[in-house]
Amino acid sequence: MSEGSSMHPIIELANVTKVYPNGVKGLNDINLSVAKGEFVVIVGLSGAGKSTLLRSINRLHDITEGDIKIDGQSITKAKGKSLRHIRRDVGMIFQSFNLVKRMSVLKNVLTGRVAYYNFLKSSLGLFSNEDKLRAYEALERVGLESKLYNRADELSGGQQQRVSIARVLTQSPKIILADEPVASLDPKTTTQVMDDLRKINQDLKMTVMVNLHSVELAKKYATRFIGIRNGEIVLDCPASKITDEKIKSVYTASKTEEAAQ
Ligand SMILES: Nc1ncnc2c1ncn2[C@@H]1O[C@H](COP(=O)(O)OP(=O)(O)OP(=O)(O)O)[C@@H](O)[C@H]1O
Repeated sequence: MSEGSSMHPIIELANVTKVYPNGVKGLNDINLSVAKGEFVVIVGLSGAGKSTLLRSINRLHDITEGDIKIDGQSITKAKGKSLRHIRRDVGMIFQSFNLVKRMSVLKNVLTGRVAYYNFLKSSLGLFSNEDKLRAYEALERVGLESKLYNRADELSGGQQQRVSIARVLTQSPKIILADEPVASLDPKTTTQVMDDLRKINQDLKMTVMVNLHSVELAKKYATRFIGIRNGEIVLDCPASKITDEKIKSVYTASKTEEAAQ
């Protein structure tokens, strides 16, 4: 890390608006700074804009207005090689795991390194021994090193999600974005996956931003709460100051909003 990099936020959104081609406003003038090492949980009703926010941060979605900076560099304006380099710093975990089902666990985890290779080497699977070791260590971290050569679809849903965490670790990002990572998991596996994310956040100092539907889980893991309603931030509160009332307010329309509906 360069000396100056702790001076700026790891994620910074300035006046970000996202309008989908059909005219729906996913995000409306969002301003947000996230410091390195935070564990941010985003809460809000279905359709509030939580996924849109995460997908805008790693530029899976292009935003309509504003600017998003990752560790001081604009991902909004970046092109070509510099865009690829910024994207390496942002790992993503999806609700549906997004593993290649027929491929081994090891190969799936190694795909986390693809952004560090040229097209030919990565398509031929020519990963270095160092990267294979990195992949093994990532699997160890989530307790799945014994499944190295299993096909991904031989694993349970919770194990598959932990493989996807190992894949993201192998990418060595500065930030992990997780879009409803436990929505399809049972309570025990949910705890394992969330504990893995917390350990990564605390031990490896990776910044985590996660969308959760469960308020209970949010209260257990967040160091900061962001509440979204109708594409706007309506709550931004550190875990030390959060109350049930504040969380409830995210899910309740204000009188003015009700009047406008
Ligand atoms: N590809 C798209 N095209 C048009 N509108 C979209 C698209 N994706 C999302 N939206 C709309 O943008 C708004 C925000 O959606 P988003 O998926 O970000 O919400 P969310 O809070 O993540 O919801 P959920 O909790 O159900 O996943 C919603 O009104 C949704 O219908």
